[in-house]
Amino acid sequence: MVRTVHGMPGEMKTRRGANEATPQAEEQKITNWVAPNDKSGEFKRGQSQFRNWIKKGGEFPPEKGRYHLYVSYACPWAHRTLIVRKLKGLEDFIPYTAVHWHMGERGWRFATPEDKDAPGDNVTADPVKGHEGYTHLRNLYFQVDPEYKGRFTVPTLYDVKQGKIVSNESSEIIRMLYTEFDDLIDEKYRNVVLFPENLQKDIDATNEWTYNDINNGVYRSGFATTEEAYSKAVTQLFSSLDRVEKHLTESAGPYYFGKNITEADVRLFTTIVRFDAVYVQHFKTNIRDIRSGYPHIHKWLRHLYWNVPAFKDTTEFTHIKRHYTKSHTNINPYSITPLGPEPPILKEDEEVPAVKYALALAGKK
Ligand SMILES: N[C@@H](CCC(=O)N[C@@H](CS)C(=O)NCC(=O)O)C(=O)O
Repeated sequence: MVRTVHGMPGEMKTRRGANEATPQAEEQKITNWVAPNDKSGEFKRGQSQFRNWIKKGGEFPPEKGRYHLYVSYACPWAHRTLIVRKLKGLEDFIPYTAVHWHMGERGWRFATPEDKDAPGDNVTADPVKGHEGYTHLRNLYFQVDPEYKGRFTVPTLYDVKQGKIVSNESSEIIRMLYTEFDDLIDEKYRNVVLFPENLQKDIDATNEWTYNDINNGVYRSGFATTEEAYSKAVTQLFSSLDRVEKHLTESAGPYYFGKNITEADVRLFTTIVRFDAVYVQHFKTNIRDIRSGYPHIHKWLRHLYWNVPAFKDTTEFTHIKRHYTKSHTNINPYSITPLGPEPPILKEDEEVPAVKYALALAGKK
């Protein structure tokens, strides 16, 4: 469903107090990833509610400093926007705030000066003027729409000037960032084309199954509440990982579609970089891991991480590991964060011992 956004800062008298939780029945808790009465046991991701576009001459024109991005370093969807922001040189144009990694019953919260366990840039209170006292991301959603009934998700792109949410759909936010600021940025960044015309069809086709089976597939595996829903999701996930492995084996590389980074790299990376570190154990996606089971995906992942700062500099493993393992208490009731795998990502010239041994046997190293 697409809805129009209304609500100016002047109208921000929310019906609910800033910190008050929405009255929720037990079965509507936001941390119930599958409704307790849903017999299918399948996780069904909801539609993002704010779907406006930044456009020259439109309601949301491109302008330096006008938009604020709210992200979580833990979140793969938000991670897409941080990578693209950096690849397109938009750091001085779109400031951002990262929430604390813990997501509780009231959703994402802003870090406080007492929080010493959340490293990384911009993990702070909401710095936007007029947002003093906002403790949670939900405060922003209710400021924009006191009757808001959707989820309070990251990423959220917010128009500071009008006090409106532009979009909370990452796939659309990244596409706005590709082109809509091109008149404002340096030529060097204008020439970064993440959705080139000759590859648009291929990228869109890849997105479709990558989103469903891999990006969302890890969640469908991990949040499933029946064996059947879990097995279905995990089987689909691994057959699509096999498909990626085959594609990367046959392609020239080093990127998904050859010599240049495209949207396909961004969208796949944010799931794959979390795979061994969290999903294998937390979401039970353990038919194989990347480092020992998918040599070409592993090579592609490490190339991006170690050679392209937009990928490494936006990856915060502390947030990633702690968020999932300490927020999803229905999956991990004691909130213990597993120590491994260590390191969360291997160096480019490192391999797990079994791979090293195999390479030595083959006389390759
Ligand atoms: N389709 C959205 C999904 C965003 C999303 O679900 N983000 C998660 C974090 S990874 C979130 O904020 N969840 C909070 C909630 O569902 O209550 C997008 O791609 O932007």
